Amino acid sequence: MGVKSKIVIGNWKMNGSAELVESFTRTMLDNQAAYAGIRVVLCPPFTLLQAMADALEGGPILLGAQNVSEFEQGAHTGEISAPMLASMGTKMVIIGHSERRASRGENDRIIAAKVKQALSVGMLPVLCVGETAEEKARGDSGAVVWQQLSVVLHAIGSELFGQLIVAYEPIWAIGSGSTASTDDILTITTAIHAKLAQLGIQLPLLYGGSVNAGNAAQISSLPTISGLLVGGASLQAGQFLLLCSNTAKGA
Ligand SMILES: O=C[C@H](O)COP(=O)(O)O
Repeated sequence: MGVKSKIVIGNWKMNGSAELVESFTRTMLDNQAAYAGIRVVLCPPFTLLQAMADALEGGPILLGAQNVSEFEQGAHTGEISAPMLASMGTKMVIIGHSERRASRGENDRIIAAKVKQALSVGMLPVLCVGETAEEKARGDSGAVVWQQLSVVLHAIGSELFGQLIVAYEPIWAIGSGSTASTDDILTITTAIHAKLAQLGIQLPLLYGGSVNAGNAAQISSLPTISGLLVGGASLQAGQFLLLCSNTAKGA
C-alpha cells in the first residue's frame, strides 16, 4: 500500500454488523469519485473482516484490522495471527491503540512484537501513540509520545520502524468531541518528524481524536499530517463519505 496520498482510516472499534457492512460499503463504493486521490481504509471487528473483504473486493478501499496477535501460531486461544489476517486480504493493522494499552494491558514489548508480526506478512502497522490529559497539563505531551515511539523503535530497529505509519492520538481527544488544536498537532508532529529525521527515518504521521466531516480538511491539510484515524465518525456512511470527500478536497 503506497503512503504518498493522504490516508483516512475508519476504525469501527467494537461496533458494526453484517447489515452495516453491506449498506456502508455500498454508499462508499457508489461514490468513489468523492474521495478519489486519497487512500481509504476500513477496520471492522474481526468477525466482519470477511464480509468486508468480500464487499470491498475490486474497489479502491483497503481492508484493515484493529489488532493482531504478537504470536505467529499455536496454542494461543482467542488470538488472531498476522498470517490469518493477511490471508483475508487485510493490508493494514492498528497496533497499540490507547484503548488496548489501557484496558487490555498491552505494553511496549507486546506492541513491538505485534509490529514485527504485521511487517513479517507485509501488513502495514499503524502504531498509535498519545498522551493523557494529565500528561498534557504537565506539559509532557512531546516527551510521552517520543518515549512511546522510541521504545518500539529500539525494539524493532530503525529499518523496520521506517516502514510504519504512526497515528498521533491524544487520549483525551478520543471520543470527546474536542480535537487537539492545530497548533498543538503541528508542534507535536513537527517534533516527531524532526527526531526521526535525525535518525534518517521519514514516515507518515496521522492524527486521530474526534475527527469529523467538519474538521477533517483543516487537520489533514496540516503540512506534518498525512491523514486521519477516525473512530465515531466512521460508523455512519454519509458522514464518513463527507469526511473522506472533504479530506480529498484539501489534499
Ligand atoms: O481509532 C480511532 C480513534 O480512537 C479516534 O476515535 P474518535 O474519532 O471516536 O475520537
